[in-house]
Amino acid sequence: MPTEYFFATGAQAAADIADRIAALLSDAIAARGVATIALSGGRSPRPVLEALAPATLDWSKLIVTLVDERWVDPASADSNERLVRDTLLQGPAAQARFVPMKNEAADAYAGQPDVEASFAALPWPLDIVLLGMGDDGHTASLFPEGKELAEGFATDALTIAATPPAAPHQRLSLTASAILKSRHIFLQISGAAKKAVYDRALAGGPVEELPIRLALLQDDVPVEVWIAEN
Ligand SMILES: O=C1O[C@H](COP(=O)(O)O)[C@@H](O)[C@H](O)[C@H]1O
Repeated sequence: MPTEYFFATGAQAAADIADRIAALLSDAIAARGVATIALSGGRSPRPVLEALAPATLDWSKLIVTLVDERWVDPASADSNERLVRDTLLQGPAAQARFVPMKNEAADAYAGQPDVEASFAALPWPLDIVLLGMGDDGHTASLFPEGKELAEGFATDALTIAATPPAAPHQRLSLTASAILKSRHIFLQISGAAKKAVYDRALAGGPVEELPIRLALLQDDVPVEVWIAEN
């Protein structure tokens, strides 16, 4: 069962997540000389990343990467890389090494082998994977009814190229296997609609129906969930 933390607002939850991330990364650097975190995109992580950027950390020992990416130019407003660069990798935090999920290939499928190689070179397990969850129960870019969903759960690869059934842009995503190779999984939930999906996921059922279940219905990796009312 996940450990749950409840907050009235997303801002309060974000500040608490940022504190928890900073403490764990600091411990990881002290223990192993390097720390690794994979960040989700979308709307939810922005306040977390803004709260984390001023943390006192040896940022030069930190490797930052993504849970998933839209196959768009890194200058695009839809780019998760841009989100991380604009919010987290500022000031002293810019010393962190950023490992992108987008390259110059024509599409996500052509780009995936090089992304896989750069992810294989990371120090595994990652210290923290910060997940988000869509209203449809998707996490990373593992979408219900996505044509690559079964592969995303079955493969031993760390990354997969995918085309969402409804959302825009081809994606690059961590696979279920990669997410479950982490030391800690964190999840952000805000608002009543997502809370209802979260509760349904937690109650049990097929992982293909609500892919967030891959993190919630397992006991190998500790999962912490920040739940904000709005
Ligand atoms: O497309 C995506 O959506 C999910 C959820 O995003 P949010 O905007 O509802 O917070 C996100 O976790 C994922 O990284 C992103 O690419």
